[in-house]
Amino acid sequence: MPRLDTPLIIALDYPHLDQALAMADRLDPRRCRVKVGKELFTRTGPQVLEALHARGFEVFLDLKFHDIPNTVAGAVEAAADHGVWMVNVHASGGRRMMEAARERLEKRQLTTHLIAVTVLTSMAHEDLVEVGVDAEPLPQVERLAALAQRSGMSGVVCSAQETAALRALCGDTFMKVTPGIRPSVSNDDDQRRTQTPARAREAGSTHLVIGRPVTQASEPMSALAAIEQEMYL
Ligand SMILES: O=C(O)c1cc(=O)[nH]c(=O)n1[C@@H]1O[C@H](COP(=O)(O)O)[C@@H](O)[C@H]1O
Repeated sequence: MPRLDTPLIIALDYPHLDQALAMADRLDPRRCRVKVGKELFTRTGPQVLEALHARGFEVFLDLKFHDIPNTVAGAVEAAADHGVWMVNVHASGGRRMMEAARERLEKRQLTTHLIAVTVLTSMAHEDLVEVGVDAEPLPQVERLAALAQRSGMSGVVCSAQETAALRALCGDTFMKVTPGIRPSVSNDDDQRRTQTPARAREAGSTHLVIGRPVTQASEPMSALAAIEQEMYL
């Protein structure tokens, strides 16, 4: 499979395999990657990965592992053994957890990208306070991104509102995978820290995760094309 230069990752957030594959069949694997998350994977297991790989898609397996180091290392290894392009953990699981996961991939020479979630894009200051973090999202994202980089992660998941700051802190090649993308015509749904595709790219997001604005559109590829236009205008 040739390396894709598209930054777009479409989130296949569905409860059933047939729904996810019906959407995948409306997308072009040369113009986007796809993301499989907790609901779909818990329902279908690895068969969804096989079906998407057979259709030519590179897959981000978004299970956001967060557990003791040995458990997470094993889970990340299992994900990589399925041949996924990218897998993620929660940076708040700590340095030893992230290092254990990275070392396990290195030991097996598995090339799956390993990234860490900083602060979920659904969270604002008041949500952080409720879980005992008395900080604005940005400094907490910066703290966790710096820790993720020191722990050998290839990049982080953050809001595109924080991308520019992380570019200064962690450099250009450190991946900045940004969900919460909302084209200028969409609503925010349950997201709190959103950004438009154009501003995310300008700020230096390396990858844009987009779910509902594409998957709930009557013509998903037209919605994707509009996002491409918005990004490159
Ligand atoms: O890791 C993720 O992908 C993720 C992290 C985050 O902080 N926020 C976030 O929305 N996501 C995922 O990105 C997707 C966003 O979907 P939409 O809000 O429909 O565009 C969902 O599949 C979320 O699970």
